[in-house]
Amino acid sequence: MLEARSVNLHYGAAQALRGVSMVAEAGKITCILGRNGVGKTSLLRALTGHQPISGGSIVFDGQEIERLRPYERARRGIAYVPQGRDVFPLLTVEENLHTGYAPLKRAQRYVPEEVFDLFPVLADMMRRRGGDLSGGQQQQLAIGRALVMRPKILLLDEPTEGIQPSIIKDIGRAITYLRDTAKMAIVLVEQYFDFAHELGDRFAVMDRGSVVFSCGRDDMDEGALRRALAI
Ligand SMILES: Nc1ncnc2c1ncn2[C@@H]1O[C@H](COP(=O)(O)OP(=O)(O)OP(=O)(O)O)[C@@H](O)[C@H]1O
Repeated sequence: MLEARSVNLHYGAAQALRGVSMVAEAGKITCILGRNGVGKTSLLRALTGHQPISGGSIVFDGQEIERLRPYERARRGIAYVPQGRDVFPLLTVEENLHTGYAPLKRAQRYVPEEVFDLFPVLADMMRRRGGDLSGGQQQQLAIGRALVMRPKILLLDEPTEGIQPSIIKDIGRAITYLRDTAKMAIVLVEQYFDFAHELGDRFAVMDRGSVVFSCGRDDMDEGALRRALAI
């Protein structure tokens, strides 16, 4: 589905990704773990096209897409929920959801019922401004807005950051549903180990711009995974 092959990424002279390879598959949750500043967000931005890569390639459904602009990748089905959510504070919940229409053909420009089934709070708050929602509600809105695009793959950057436990559970349930029922590919960048551990099918640990450890749920050695995270 979506693959990074030996990806390098620079900010000026500083190298943030060094030969990173990873694969995200349909119906699977791929977790990217690691401390602050190791390159997790940079990897997502490389996948979405928000930051150009300086080496390697990105392959989506068999085609190299590293030269495509972010909106072209969105049109192909790559959705991104950034860290900090980037909800438009002065737009209503409904208007925020409608911004997800941008890559869609006219006939598809409606909010799928699934969004409200997963996050009923959004239906109750359609006329509220995004900026008036709690952090957890904003996170649900940001995921809902991404789902409006009918993506094939959803990239989530620390969706649990600063969010209360009951909403973390709702988000976990939504991610599981999208994997199991909608057969979506999910890439989950997470610092909250237990959340990733509960949901993940594959795990990659990053350190200083490289993937230093990876494993699947079936061949997982939890001790080795935790040790890699403690580097
Ligand atoms: N726009 C930028 N310009 C210059 N350097 C940057 C920029 N964004 C990130 N970096 C640097 O690139 C490295 C990787 O950062 P990145 O945000 O990808 O890490 P991260 O693992 O996502 O961290 P966090 O968990 O704090 O979000 C860091 O050293 C960071 O300071």
